[in-house]
Amino acid sequence: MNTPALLAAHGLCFSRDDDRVFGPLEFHVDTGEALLVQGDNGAGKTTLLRVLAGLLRPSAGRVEIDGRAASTAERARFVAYLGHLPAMKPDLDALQNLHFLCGLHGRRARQMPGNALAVVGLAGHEDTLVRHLSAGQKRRLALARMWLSPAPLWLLDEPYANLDLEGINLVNRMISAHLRGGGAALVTTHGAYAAPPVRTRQLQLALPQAAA
Ligand SMILES: Nc1ncnc2c1ncn2[C@@H]1O[C@H](COP(=O)(O)OP(=O)(O)OP(=O)(O)O)[C@@H](O)[C@H]1O
Repeated sequence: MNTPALLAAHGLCFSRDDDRVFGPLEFHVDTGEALLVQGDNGAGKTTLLRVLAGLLRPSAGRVEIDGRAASTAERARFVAYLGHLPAMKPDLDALQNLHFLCGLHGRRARQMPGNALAVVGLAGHEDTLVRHLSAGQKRRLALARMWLSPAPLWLLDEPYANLDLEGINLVNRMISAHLRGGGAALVTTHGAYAAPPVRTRQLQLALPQAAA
């Protein structure tokens, strides 16, 4: 018998006020794989990730985890979401933010907030307030949160944004390590300017007028 995909979408659609944003989509991603979600500005990449994270309800279709429909609560435990905004408390320092988030969502075995800061190149910034971090440093802190998350599926919305070359390589190393550890990742990107060197599937989203 075939093992079910870690995550699968069947006939997945999202509309706002009867205007189709995307779909129907059919795709899946297995353990050890990345799915690259590509498309122009406004094609619906962020919306798709928010639907998969359980933050938006699909208009039609279903999302399965390990071959079965999952509740919103199960979905929340299953995914870690890196959005455009850092989702950090600006008046707490970097380390306090990570401790706070680990308290809320749990953490990966054998990983500690201090180590995660070192992994993303923020050693020495433990007590820097988040509002004093640069855009790229905030992105790195958000990546440290992903690194600590126990969730098997990473949803990464433009993870390369605001990062220098070393930061882009860091994202790719982190994705590779996460996949080697039995995870999977969905990665949105406008084009192929950067992609992780792992087994990848592709999903192309088109703007509604281009799709018609
Ligand atoms: N909160 C919202 N309310 C209404 N429309 C929205 C909202 N968020 C996004 N949209 C619209 O939904 C469509 C898809 O947006 P989305 O952010 O998913 O695209 P994207 O592919 O991630 O774009 P980008 O590459 O610019 O980040 C766009 O037409 C956008 O204007």
